[in-house]
Amino acid sequence: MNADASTAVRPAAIELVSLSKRYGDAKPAVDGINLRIASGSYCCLLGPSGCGKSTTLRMIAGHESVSSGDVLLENRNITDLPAAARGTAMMFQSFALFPHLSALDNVAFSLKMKGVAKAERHARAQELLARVAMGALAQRKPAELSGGQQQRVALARALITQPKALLLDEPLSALDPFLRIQMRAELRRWQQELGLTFIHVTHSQEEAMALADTMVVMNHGVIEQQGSPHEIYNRPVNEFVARFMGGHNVIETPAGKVGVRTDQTLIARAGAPEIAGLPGMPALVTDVEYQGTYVLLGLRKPGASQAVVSTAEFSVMLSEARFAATPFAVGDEVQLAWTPESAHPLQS
Ligand SMILES: Nc1ncnc2c1ncn2[C@@H]1O[C@H](COP(=O)(O)OP(=O)(O)OP(=O)(O)O)[C@@H](O)[C@H]1O
Repeated sequence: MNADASTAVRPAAIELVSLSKRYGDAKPAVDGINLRIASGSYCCLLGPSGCGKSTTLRMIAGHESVSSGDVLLENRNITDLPAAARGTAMMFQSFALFPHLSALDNVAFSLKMKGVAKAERHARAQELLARVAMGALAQRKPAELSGGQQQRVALARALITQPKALLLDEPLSALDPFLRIQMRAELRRWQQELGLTFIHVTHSQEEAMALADTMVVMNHGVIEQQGSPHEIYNRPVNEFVARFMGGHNVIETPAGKVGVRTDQTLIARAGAPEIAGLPGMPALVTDVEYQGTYVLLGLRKPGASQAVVSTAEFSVMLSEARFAATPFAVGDEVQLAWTPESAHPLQS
């Protein structure tokens, strides 16, 4: 990675220009998106099921035709090129390794297709396997490898074509939760070591926050917000992003909707001095969840019927120590409050 250049001045590796995909007469799956992904950065495309993130990735890869718009890779228009001629490589959820081939032959496969001589393709495959700490297991078949090891083979196989951008479609979702966190750290490390542009599709906010330099939050085929994880988590632009990212209360105020982080939402008995003079509202505690280092309180407006509001409308996250000092119980009538600095307006 070009460590001394800021994201803002780095050239774009991938640029999407008014990119759309329409299947038949349905509403567009991807609706005129514009996006610049900085060279050497880790970009996560994130959003709920059906938001168009996989379709976007497939259009970049050349596995899906474009209805309108352009895909540029390092200023070269690749919109109409076949997948193999684009300079991108794709890594899939299931890793899609050939079960009957050794790790070495899986990695060397695309060079074989290109007619590269056996000695050379094996030497290059072995070198890449060594690079992902799989050199000693090169002769094993996929079934003889763990999920994490298979992922490394899949990465080596994608890298052998020397792509300018690596595209990853939910690469961690087939792994168990423990391995997922371990492999997430490996992906980040590899990306930094290789200095390659990674574009990773996920539906997991946590995964995107952990990995991305730039997060792109999509909904209904459009980009709702893009920015660093810190920007998106702390300054969601609208109610969708605030709710999708979680960790925020969306509160109606006379000036419009605001977002307040659940760990910055204050809670006290009505009339308590610590919230005197702050904007706020009354609420009723509906559930108390102990989470170890913190306690999560669920609340709703006092008048709202439980039947109408199936889940808590608001949440407050308190440290375990703070909760122990002033515990709250289900049914308590309380006051929620926030400082003006912790509330930021949400576009409708
Ligand atoms: N081959 C197809 N034919 C018709 N409609 C499709 C096709 N592929 C995707 N769609 C539709 O396009 C929309 C976007 O799908 P896409 O797979 O890009 O979403 P996604 O955000 O990746 O969802 P998921 O997380 O569930 O994979 C959805 O409404 C989907 O039903």
